[in-house]
Amino acid sequence: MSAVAEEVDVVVIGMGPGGEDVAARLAGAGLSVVGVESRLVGGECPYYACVPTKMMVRAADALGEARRVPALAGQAEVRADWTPVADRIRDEATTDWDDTAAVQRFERTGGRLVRGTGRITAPGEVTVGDQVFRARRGIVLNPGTEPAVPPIDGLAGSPLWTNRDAVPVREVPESLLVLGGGPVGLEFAQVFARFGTSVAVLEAAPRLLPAMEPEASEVITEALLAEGVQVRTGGGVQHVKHDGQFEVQLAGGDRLTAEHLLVATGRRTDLQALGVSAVGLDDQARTIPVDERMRAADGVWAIGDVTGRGAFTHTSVYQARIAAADILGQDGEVADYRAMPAVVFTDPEVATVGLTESRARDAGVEVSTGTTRVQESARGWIHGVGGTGVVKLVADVRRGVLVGATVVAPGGGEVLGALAVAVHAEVPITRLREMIFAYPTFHRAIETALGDLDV
Ligand SMILES: Cc1cc2nc3c(=O)[nH]c(=O)nc-3n(C[C@H](O)[C@H](O)[C@H](O)COP(=O)(O)OP(=O)(O)OC[C@H]3O[C@@H](n4cnc5c(N)ncnc54)[C@H](O)[C@@H]3O)c2cc1C
Ligand SMILES: NC(=O)c1ccc[n+]([C@@H]2O[C@H](COP(=O)([O-])OP(=O)(O)OC[C@H]3O[C@@H](n4cnc5c(N)ncnc54)[C@H](O)[C@@H]3O)[C@@H](O)[C@H]2O)c1
Repeated sequence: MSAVAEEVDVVVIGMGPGGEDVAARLAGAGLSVVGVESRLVGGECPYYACVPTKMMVRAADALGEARRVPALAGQAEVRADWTPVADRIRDEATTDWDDTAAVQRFERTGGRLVRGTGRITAPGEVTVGDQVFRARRGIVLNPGTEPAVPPIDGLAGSPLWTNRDAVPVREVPESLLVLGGGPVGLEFAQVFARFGTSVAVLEAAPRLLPAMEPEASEVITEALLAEGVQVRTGGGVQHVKHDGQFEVQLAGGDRLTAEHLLVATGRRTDLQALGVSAVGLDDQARTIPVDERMRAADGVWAIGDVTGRGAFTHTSVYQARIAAADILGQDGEVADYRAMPAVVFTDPEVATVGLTESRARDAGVEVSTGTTRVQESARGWIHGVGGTGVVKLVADVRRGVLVGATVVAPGGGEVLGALAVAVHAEVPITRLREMIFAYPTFHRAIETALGDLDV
């Protein structure tokens, strides 16, 4: 016998950063909202991703800076200890992986949390275990992603780590193989290396951070090599064996061994489990396409990683704001991803906004690029050790505006702010060149890069 459906205004499946935000906005506006969460309210970001990894980065950066003391200021004895990092992650970031505070925050808005796995079982209908909800106004999908494990011989079934295993560790491994040289792989690689782990990064593509500018890959590769991280690019891994420790065989025949292996090769979704075919969506797809108001189907909105518009917390929360306004019938803003920012929190940070040179060319833009080396700027030179990097600007020559930028520098994510404004607001390059850039800041390198543009 099927359960009697309970009527509500909105059901949000998945309470990641965006799900939590949209559910709270709608409940706060007086709608009856059910948020469905199978794991922890808040999603990946606060418990296994952004927040704890940036606490790791903060600690690793302190070690990195202390090790630069001999080049700048005398002697410093550094004895790395993971205990304060592990304690901070357990006690401050994740409250021991307990979401009580997040649940209470949501319930204070008037929303109701239902624990379990939600599935669309008919248009406007969500089933969670033996509970059935009819959503009068709509369903919002924020299921996020799971770590993807590539089909490498011997990998499945081995005691591999994903980010969910690497974040809660109480001790750093002696040695670590990192499969994947994207943002997840590089942040963990540098953190653990700075705490004494012998790390090798294995990237299938010809360079690290292959989706970013080649100049950024060069700088970050040099920085990692200088800290003793092994970097193997191109070719990939053919075989993995675990016999007390991991052994991988690379395409060229080399074998590497380590105590642990971290898989950081991207993310996957399971749209079939979400039941999206019940509303006419392709359940074999990797993402849910959405329009500029996050509408995915009649009465269905999707937000976050699952939309494929940039797997970042800021994307998810941005989309949540737009979806909430649309559900509330407000004539609000529409999504505009031209100035999507992203920061890889390595040292130096790799920060990007908008299009890379190759993406801009592929999009038919008449491109001019302007590049400058951070170590050649006054501030980079003053900074000395640790002051290497690059600023690269991508201009649309016909329109006379920036369509993309990359900053690799100490605090590169902060320097990026000015360029994100320039891309977002389409500030004319002639106007940017008239700016006064404070001396001697890292952001002053932007002025040199602007001068290098052929616009
Ligand atoms: C190691 C790491 C570091 C990162 N660092 C950063 C960073 O510094 N900055 C940044 O912006 N981004 C970072 N990211 C990306 C960021 O974590 C995600 O983009 C962010 O969590 C937003 O994801 P989301 O809103 O799509 O959902 P998620 O955070 O993935 O949450 C989705 C939620 O939905 C739940 N769920 C899924 N299916 C169902 C279902 N059927 N029923 C009920 N519940 C369901 C899940 O349990 C989960 O809690 C990082 C990612 C990783 C892996
Ligand atoms: N600071 C941040 O904002 C931040 C930090 C971490 C993650 N994230 C986001 O989370 C998502 C996941 O990050 P990610 O780094 O796992 O994924 P990713 O897709 O960005 O990078 C994965 C890397 O693994 C490589 N790869 C794939 N298969 C491989 C194989 N078999 N062997 C070796 N290398 C292989 C890819 O070429 C790629 O370089 C991304 O969208 C990222 O933007 C953001």
